[in-house]
Amino acid sequence: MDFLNYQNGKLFAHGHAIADIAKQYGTPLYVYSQNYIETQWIEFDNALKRRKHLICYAIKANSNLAILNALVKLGSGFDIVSQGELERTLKAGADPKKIVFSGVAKSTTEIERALDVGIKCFNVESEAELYRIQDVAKRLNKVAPISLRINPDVDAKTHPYISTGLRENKFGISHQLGLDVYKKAAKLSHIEICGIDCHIGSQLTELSPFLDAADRILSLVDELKSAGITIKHIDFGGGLGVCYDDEVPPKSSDLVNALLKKLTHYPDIEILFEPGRSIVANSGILITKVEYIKHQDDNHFAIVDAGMNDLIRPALYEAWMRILPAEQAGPDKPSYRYNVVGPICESSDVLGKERELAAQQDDLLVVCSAGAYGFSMASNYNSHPRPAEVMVDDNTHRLIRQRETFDMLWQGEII
Ligand SMILES: Cc1ncc(COP(=O)(O)O)c(C=O)c1O
Ligand SMILES: N[C@@H](CCCC[NH3+])C(=O)O
Repeated sequence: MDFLNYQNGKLFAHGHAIADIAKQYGTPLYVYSQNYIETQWIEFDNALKRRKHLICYAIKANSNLAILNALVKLGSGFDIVSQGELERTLKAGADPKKIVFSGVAKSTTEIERALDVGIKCFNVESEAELYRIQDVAKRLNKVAPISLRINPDVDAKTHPYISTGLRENKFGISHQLGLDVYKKAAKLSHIEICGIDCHIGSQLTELSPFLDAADRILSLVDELKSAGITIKHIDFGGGLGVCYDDEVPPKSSDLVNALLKKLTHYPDIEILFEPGRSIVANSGILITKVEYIKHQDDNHFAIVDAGMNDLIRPALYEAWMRILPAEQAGPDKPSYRYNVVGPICESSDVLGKERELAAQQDDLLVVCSAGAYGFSMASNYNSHPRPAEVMVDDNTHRLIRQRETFDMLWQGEII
């Protein structure tokens, strides 16, 4: 994470001391680098500049309005999976014509709203969904632009919970059925076939699964052409991995170049991607304060104020995320292999296991690579308000979402 560095033992983000940022905004606290996010997006976009293309940032990774608005200004499109994400993206200033709508369970209301604002495309995940979109479009006297999300049955070689392109996963339409469903779609009065789509999983660190999926998609594009069905865009989804520890994932330009080689015979087809994690993961950190230190038998706990409610990835996937002290300890401070645990009443509430740290009560720790699937997966479990979010750059740091107040938690009614 280039924007983080130690100076005289103290950790800085874009030149601002972590301790000062934490003091100003409180902890737990998410901090993002705007420069990092923009650089990642621009690199992805530049790699595609020889082709007609659209980068549709997958907002599920991080849907903070300031981040979305920064991407709107760069010309980004967006991949959404709910009406909430649609409204949020529009609020951030997105052009509806640059929005693609994925997700297996689109409701009638969601389809109505998406048709109403005029999105670029529905990524249809089942035959039943296709018929629902046709019905809603007919009722509203609109034509719905669609692509089918094809499940290519390839092993993404990632954690099973975040693999989506295998036959047994709930996502997409199996590639064997693809041609048949496209033919049915072509006969529907209020459906316009625009594209084809796939997304095989997240945190992919090898190119080969992307290329295998592309082969399956392109062979279907050829079959469709023979059947008289023209595809205007191919959406390769998201999924590009990032470095959390020592992974060396391909760069976005490596991925794009490898795929473009396969696309030389399809010069007029627009190329879409839906990256989430690779744009934001390494833009973000979670700052947390050590509330207590507890040594018991051979177990050493650094009990911090952020938990699985703020950052669920370690608990949900046993994801490893680097944890750094905001201030490096001198040689006189004892260090232990700490389990860094949160306040939540669950034994899985762990941010990091067996981390060598010289932590003491009231110290600040920083969980790295927390920009993706951090705040966006945060909850109010145990009635903790969700943390504030701050954007930093070289000159300044700004609050981009305030810490939730307790009032925001009391949404039920006493009857
Ligand atoms: C349909 C779809 N597109 C894009 C993404 C973004 O994936 P990633 O954050 O791995 O780039 C996801 C999440 O895995 C997804 O389900
Ligand atoms: N939430 C997951 C990734 C899932 C991507 C959404 N399809 C993670 O944190 O790694």
